[in-house]
Amino acid sequence: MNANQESLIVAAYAKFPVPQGAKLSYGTSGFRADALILESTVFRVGILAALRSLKTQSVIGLMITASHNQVSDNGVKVADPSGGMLTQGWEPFADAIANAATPEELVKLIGEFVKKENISFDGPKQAEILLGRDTRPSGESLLEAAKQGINSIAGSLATDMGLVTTPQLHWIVRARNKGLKATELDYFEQLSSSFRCLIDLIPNGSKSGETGDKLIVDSANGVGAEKLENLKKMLDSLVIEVRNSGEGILNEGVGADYVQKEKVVPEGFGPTDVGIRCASLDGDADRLVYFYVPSDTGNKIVLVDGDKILTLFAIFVKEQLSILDSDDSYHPRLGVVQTAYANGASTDYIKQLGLQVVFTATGVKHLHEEAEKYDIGIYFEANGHGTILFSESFLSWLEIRNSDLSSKSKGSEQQKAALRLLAVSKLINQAVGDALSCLLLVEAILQHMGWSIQKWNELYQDLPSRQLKVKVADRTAVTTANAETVAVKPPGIQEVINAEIAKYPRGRSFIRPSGTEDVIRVYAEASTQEAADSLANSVAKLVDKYLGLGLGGSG
Ligand SMILES: CC(=O)N[C@H]1[C@@H](OP(=O)(O)O)O[C@H](CO)[C@@H](O)[C@@H]1O
Ligand SMILES: [Mg+2]
Repeated sequence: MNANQESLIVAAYAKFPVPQGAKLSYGTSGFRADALILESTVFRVGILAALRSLKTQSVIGLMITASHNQVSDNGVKVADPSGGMLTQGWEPFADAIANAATPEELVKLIGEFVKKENISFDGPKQAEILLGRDTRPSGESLLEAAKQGINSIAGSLATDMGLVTTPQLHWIVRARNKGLKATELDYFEQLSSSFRCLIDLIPNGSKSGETGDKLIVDSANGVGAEKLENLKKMLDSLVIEVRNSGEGILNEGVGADYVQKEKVVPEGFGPTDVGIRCASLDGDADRLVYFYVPSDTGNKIVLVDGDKILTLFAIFVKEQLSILDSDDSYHPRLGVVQTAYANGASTDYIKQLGLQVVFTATGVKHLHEEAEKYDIGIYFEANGHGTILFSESFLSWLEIRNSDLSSKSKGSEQQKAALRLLAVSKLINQAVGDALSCLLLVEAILQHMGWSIQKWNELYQDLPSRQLKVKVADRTAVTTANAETVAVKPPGIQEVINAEIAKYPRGRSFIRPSGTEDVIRVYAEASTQEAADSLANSVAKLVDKYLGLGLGGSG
């Protein structure tokens, strides 16, 4: 790094000193905090994004969002050249620069990192960063901070994509780096045309009318509302009514996280919606859950969560693969990836379909990595974030198979199955979980099957579950193994948890430190709601006994 470059960073630093007393870390999905303390962090992430772009000689994305958090929070995360999450190897550097307390320290950290990573400032390509943000009012000033960070690396280009959903930005970054069409309009066109293709391929005589005419979407008062309105205009075989499109407060009593955790109707929904197919997006439209209102008394809903979306996708993909089943030697590997929060009934059901299920730690960066190991890898968190990944080699095989079939047996069932899978691979976001693209795939599959939301929900019955949070003195005192299902530390805690679990038929429970909040999360499942509640409470008490604020230490 030359002196000129150093002084550019030092000059920009003066506008963004790190706030006193704040300790920031690149958590489960980037930095998140009260927007008031984030400018300096976003400025530094701008620098990081520019360095990442120089290192990879590719276009990088920088998204300003705090997803489902309250409106006064904000956050920032980086999209890698593939469109996926920032490589985990760079997270420690992100933490270090976010907390650098003087310009000298910042310059020193950057200098060391540039050397270690062998980043050249005069490679053939200059840094190029695409910036996106959600609808939070703090987004504009944070965008400015990001630009200043990017511009403090000489020669960098920052392009403002305006208001976008998180998955749109990831999609655009991926498309740019693959040399594909990469505007927002291209995104809408690809989604709507592949959706149309799936609808056109619905078998004659399917009872698609039984799906129900209308879908009502709760947009969390977030960025998804406007985007869905735009997409809607390009779809003719789907009636969508968009609610919560900004008239209320972002994520307050609305949105996918609220609906999944509270299991009650979001604002703007009620007795007149009984039985109708409904869905909720989160604040940046990367999560999707479905639900319906079962009766006109009370505010309870029947939740159709990420696990059930996963199951629906798995059934459809498996069906197409078996229609396509060939006598040749290529047998695509289809795998499912879940976390410990997946409802046990969903895992049993998917295994019973004959599919392989693997578990990873919480956070899509872990699930995505595992799903990439298959020809077709389907991953979902119970909270509704997930997608289907298709390997390049499988897609090449599928293209060849399709042209083969189209010359030998055009219009055959086998060729239709090949075309459906190709359409799914274009509809579903290959970079990251995407509520809008998942929504269109759910809608296409329901029409294909002729299923109502009620019928879909009946695939299996969720085991009753309960999630709790416990405040502790130090959440890092808990460490886990086996995809977070076993607590290794503090010593002895897993044994007492096991003893509790043994008291409940179909009991299952685990604890883990949250990566986004300062709490220990407790999850419990059992054969009745009372039993799940009681198991969760007992385990929460054990956590408190071992690590609680009063006692501290490892008990
Ligand atoms: C139980 C749960 O829902 N955990 C969420 C939550 O992570 P925690 O590390 O549990 O705080 O936020 C993550 C980011 O949005 C999401 O990926 C994850 O699924
Ligand atoms: Mg989100």
